Amino acid sequence: MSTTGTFVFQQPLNYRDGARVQPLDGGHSEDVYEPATGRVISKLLCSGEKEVDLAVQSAKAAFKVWSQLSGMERSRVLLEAARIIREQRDEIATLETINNGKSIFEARVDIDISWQCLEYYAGLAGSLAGEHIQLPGGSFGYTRREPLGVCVGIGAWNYPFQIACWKSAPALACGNAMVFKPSPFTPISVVRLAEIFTEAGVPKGLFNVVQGGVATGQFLCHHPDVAKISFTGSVPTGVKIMEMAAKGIKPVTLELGGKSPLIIFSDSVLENAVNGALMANFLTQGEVCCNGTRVFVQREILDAFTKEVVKRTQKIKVGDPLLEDTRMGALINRPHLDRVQGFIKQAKEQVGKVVWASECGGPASSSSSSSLCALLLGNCTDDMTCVKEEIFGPVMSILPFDTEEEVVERANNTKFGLAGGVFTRDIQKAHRVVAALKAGMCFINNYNISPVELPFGGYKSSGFGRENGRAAIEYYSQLKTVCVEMGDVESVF
Ligand SMILES: NC(=O)C1=CN([C@@H]2O[C@H](COP(=O)(O)OP(=O)(O)OC[C@H]3O[C@@H](n4cnc5c(N)ncnc54)[C@H](O)[C@@H]3O)[C@@H](O)[C@H]2O)C=CC1
Repeated sequence: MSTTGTFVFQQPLNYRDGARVQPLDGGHSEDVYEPATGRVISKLLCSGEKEVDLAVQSAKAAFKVWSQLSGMERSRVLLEAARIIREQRDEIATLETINNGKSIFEARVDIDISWQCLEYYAGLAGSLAGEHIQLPGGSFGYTRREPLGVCVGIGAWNYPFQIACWKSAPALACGNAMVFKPSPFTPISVVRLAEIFTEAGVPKGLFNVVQGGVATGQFLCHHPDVAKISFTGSVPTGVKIMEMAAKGIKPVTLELGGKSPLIIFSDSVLENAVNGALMANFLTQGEVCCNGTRVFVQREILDAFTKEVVKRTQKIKVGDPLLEDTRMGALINRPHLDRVQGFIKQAKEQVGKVVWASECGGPASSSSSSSLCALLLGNCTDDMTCVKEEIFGPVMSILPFDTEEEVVERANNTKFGLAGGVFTRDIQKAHRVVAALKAGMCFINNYNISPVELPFGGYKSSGFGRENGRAAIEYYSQLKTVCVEMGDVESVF
């Protein structure tokens, strides 16, 4: 391994009123691991109800100041935060790699997408506006786009810094404050984001971080002064978040799991289709919600595609995520590795003729690492567990198909609806197929690129609400209608 053992993580990990703080009522403490080595890199003190309340009150006070600024004033601060992130890109990416296990190459891309997200919403902040509507007799109405108040962000462990930016950038651009709770597995980089916001000039308390797990998340969701919850994570937790939000009539954005289809027609440019399938499956060791893990390949090119994808997968460099040429690092932790390997074992049992392209299952670098080589499952059928359930690991299932009609029906036969992709040279077919896919984020002739200008979010059990793009503004603001009478009041009484 390279030199991660020397990296010092600053404590404490909560952030409130513009500074790192110890939680007032820190309950139990949890170890935070470096997935690639199994080394304990930090201790996490889980915040209790009092600390959550302090963070919300601090955000409430900052909201009063921030929400009164003009969009242009907010824009300048967000642009400065984007600039600092860009300047500290490598350092933040290193934190992310050590705490998450993804390759440094990918972590740098995540950080780039993060500052781009801040720049994008800084650009929109100055033009957030309502409309003017003419009414009879010279009367008129107008709408004001107003912030919601204190928004809560609850993040997953696969994109810790990027998720925090995808939530905070539109929230802050609209004039809200945010209290963010990262996953207890990846608490480190979000605190850096909080420091950067302060350095950029947001009022103290505008972006606070509370650390903890389920209980801390529940205190946040139940807090009466919280106006909105934006959640990224699993479907079962999404259900619980919605239940808690329902009690307080709080709007929610849910970015949940997926089991997305990638459809490769026989007229595709084979090299592009293979590249697309790799992009759709192996980023962040396969721990990506929108991955196209059900790869439907038209039978005419099944052999050629499989041969090429096998060749390319075998060349993926798995190992120490801090090395420049590594492309797949370690899964988040041992229990998750065990879960992924459980799916693989079951797949082997369910179908005797599964084609295994590469298999080095188990630790790639040290006994405490959770690295796993990429796996390809050929000749899969729709009823296999590995084809139905989200594995969240580097496992691609290849499913042969014959006709367009058949593949669209099979692609949609899932409770999820986060993403989908199609590779073909036939422009009409491409648009016809994506129009028929029941998924929120569709790709034609590419997969898993994340331009911040495009809205992202799911259909069906993959959630609702949108992140990124102009659409996210709708989810972090509310519309006030003002009706103005220019004449006398005609009473019916
Ligand atoms: N849609 C996506 O982007 C992601 C989906 N997932 C899916 O979720 C699975 C498990 O990943 P986890 O991070 O363990 O997901 P999770 O849903 O258990 O946790 C996500 C976040 O919610 C918090 N949380 C958990 N229970 C809560 C509750 N009752 N109230 C409030 N907050 C709560 C967690 O502390 C964490 O910050 C993955 O295997 C994958 O299938 C995971 C990460 C991202």
